[in-house]
Amino acid sequence: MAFSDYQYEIYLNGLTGQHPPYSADLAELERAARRRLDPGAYWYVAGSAGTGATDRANREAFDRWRIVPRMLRDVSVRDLSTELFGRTYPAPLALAPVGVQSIVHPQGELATSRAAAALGVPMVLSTAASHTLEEVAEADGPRWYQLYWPHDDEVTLSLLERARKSGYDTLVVTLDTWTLAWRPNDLDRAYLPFLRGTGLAIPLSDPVFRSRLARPVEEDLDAAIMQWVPMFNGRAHTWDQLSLLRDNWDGPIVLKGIQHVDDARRAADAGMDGVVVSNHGGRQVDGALASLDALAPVAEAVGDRLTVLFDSGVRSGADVFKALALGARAVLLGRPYMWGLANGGQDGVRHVVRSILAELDLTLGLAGFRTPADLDPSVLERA
Ligand SMILES: Cc1cc2nc3c(=O)[nH]c(=O)nc-3n(C[C@H](O)[C@H](O)[C@H](O)COP(=O)(O)O)c2cc1C
Ligand SMILES: O=C(O)C(=O)c1ccccc1
Repeated sequence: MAFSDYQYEIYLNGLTGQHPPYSADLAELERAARRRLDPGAYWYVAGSAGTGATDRANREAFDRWRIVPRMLRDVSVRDLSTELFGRTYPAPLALAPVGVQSIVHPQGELATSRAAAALGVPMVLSTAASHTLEEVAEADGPRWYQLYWPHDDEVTLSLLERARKSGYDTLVVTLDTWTLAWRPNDLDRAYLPFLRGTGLAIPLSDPVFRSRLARPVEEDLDAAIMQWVPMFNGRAHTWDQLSLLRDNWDGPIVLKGIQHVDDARRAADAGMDGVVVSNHGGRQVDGALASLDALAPVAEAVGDRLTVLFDSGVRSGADVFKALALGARAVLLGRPYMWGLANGGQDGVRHVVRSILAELDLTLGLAGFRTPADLDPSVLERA
């Protein structure tokens, strides 16, 4: 089945009076999510750092590139399949690590993992998840694990061991959020989910972390929270510490949050396998450059040594096309699938992923290309 078939499916259902349950316009889906969610939860997801300048820059950077369609080519049958770290996936897309998903839907990461598994796209499970590594692994799809790197090596090793045992094959290490940035939307509501006990399922179920506590989690949750927060938040790691991860993780390691070519080169020198060019969806350094503007220089510098992934600001299949053209091997999708989750749990996430991949498939064909590998910067023009 082609991803573009989702378009026919929707039209054909309409002939028998079945109205689509979700909008194909993902901005409308966000508005619907906003109507359903508590303001604290909505703004936690929708919001960004500071004045929102980098969040807007992420979008404006996409708008500055335009696709140049080519005609009369043999592109009716297309192939979106993509190899990443020696494994073939159906499309150049993964679900970005998003913590605390139970703030938008009670099934949280369980719903997301089932939707991802059914489509075969990788889900990157956050360390700040509302369900454990083991629970999420019950959906038998491709699983990657995102580490918020604790400042306690034994806890770190325990998390890696649990991830490995539960079949997470790729480790994503997020570097840009070693402490939370200034986020006015959340500050004004004094809303920080993990201080309220959400997004702690992984540490609270960890035997080594639990052994650090004076009293069991069940008797003193607040003390456990206060033990965890400074363990993963507030202090940065340094390049020399990466060897701990390299020595204790057999599979691919991907550094997330890279925006400078020298950091990308350094990742390759440190024996890493990939980078995610990302500014965390504009949620960290307000005033930072658009992530898309960092992509082509990084891909040119290290594309032959590392798998270059991309996120921040992807809102459509056409955006995925542009990121691939600028050098990404695949993109991570962030907020849009949270709007799907808020509206319809597993089914809503499925809708968002299918919509983006259908549009990518159609855009690829209509622009005159058959596979993601056919794309390079020459297929775009500056607006
Ligand atoms: C509500 C929310 C929670 C997030 N939690 C995490 C996280 O736990 N770990 C992580 O590496 N990135 C996290 N991110 C960042 C995403 O992985 C991704 O980089 C970002 O959402 C991409 O930008 P976009 O939302 O504009 O697509 C989070 C983003 C959002 C919106
Ligand atoms: O909010 C975020 O962007 C994020 O990365 C995060 C960090 C800690 C807990 C939950 C989410």
